[in-house]
Amino acid sequence: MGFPIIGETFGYFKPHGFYELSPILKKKMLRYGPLFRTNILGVKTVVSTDMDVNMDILRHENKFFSLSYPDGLVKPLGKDSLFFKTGNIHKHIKHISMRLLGSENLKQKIIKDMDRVTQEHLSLKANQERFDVKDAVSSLIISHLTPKVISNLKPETQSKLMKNFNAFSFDWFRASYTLSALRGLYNTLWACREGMQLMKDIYARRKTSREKYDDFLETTLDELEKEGSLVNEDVIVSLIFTLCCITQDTTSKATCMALKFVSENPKVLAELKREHEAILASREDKEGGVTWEEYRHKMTFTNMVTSLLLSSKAMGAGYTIPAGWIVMVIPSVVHLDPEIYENPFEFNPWRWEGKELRSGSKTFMVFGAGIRQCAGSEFARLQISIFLHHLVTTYDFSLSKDCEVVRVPGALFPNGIYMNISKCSKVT
Ligand code: HEM
Repeated sequence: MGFPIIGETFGYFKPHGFYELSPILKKKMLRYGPLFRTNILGVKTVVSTDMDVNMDILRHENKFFSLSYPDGLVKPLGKDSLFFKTGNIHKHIKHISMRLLGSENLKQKIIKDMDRVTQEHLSLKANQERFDVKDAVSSLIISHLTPKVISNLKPETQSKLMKNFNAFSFDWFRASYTLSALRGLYNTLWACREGMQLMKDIYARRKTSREKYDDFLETTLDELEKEGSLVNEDVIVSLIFTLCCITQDTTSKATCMALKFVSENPKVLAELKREHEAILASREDKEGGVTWEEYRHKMTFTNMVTSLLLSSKAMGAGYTIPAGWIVMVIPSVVHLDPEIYENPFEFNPWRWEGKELRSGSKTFMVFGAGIRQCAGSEFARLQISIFLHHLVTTYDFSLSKDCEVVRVPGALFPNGIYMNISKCSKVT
């Protein structure tokens, strides 16, 4: 159980190489097997790295286990966030979220502007100094998503809100031992406070005006006004803010990972180019961008690339025996188990050939599982695929030499991921 009070907290948050399992987990698993006891952040904890136990826990949330997240996560997002809701309310909020992030809305309302804005942002970066990929992808997501969420904002209100969405990051939580993490925490708390207040004002104004708009805010207002609605105004305001913030944070980080791995693997890059150039060659409307059909039916290899084993998520579930203990589920260990995945630390998109990757299973929990399955996985895949499409068909690119990834235990880029791009000679 480690030292009194702090237990083994530092061991779990100690940065370690991307291509290895956390040393403390490795040591514990060797000694005790896939289930063991510890003390993290002063909380008595049972850690589960066992795939069957993990799946069972995730499937039985609300029945045998109740979900909890560390306080550090609750604070910025607030108690009204969907992450902290359970039962029917959680189900209802998730359903509302899918009206923004589900396939139908992505296909009908999001993909076109996502494609256009991605092209515009890449074009602005061409021949400039090197740029931070995470910042660039975050801004382009916020630029095309914000008007879909709230369509009638004055330019100054919109840019203030976008600044708050952009400032949010989970990184501080992943690196809770450094000074820069404290700065990150301050920025995130500030962004949440200011952004949530701004959202409340926007919401109140829309409600009193009762003008109709074709956006997600309108969808949520309709939900709120339905008879017997399970959600209130605070939940809706928090939902909109949470979704916009985590969309930019998670997708931009996943794009960085994809670029790092692709640029280090010439065979993968060549295959990606081949797939995307074939899409361009067969596109009837040469001026049009990526279509939903292309994304779903002609990007088989790209889909395998975006199914990186990048999740190092840990989740907590309150367990009644022994009283007061929590069970921490760590699904990523399964992804790195050589008995399940051959050479698990090797970036090998071909390992997914012919596999179904859209729903989770006990050996594939990149996007979670059970009722907590990720709401934004399709959005993230679509955005990364569109980014890769334009990058590999239009630009030559190179990443800075010092692009490093560590696990703390989630993935973190200590020096950022910086890139240079220039138009390929054949398209200039
Ligand atoms: C590559 C990027 C992403 C990864 C690896 C990822 C991973 C995950 C995982 C593992 C979970 C389960 C968490 C748990 O059970 O506690 C989850 C849940 C969730 N994700 Fe993602 N996610 C990604 C992108 C996104 C995006 C773009 C959104 C958009 C808003 C999003 C929204 C959510 C939401 C709302 C939940 C909570 C679902 C619930 O509580 O029912 N995610 N994600």
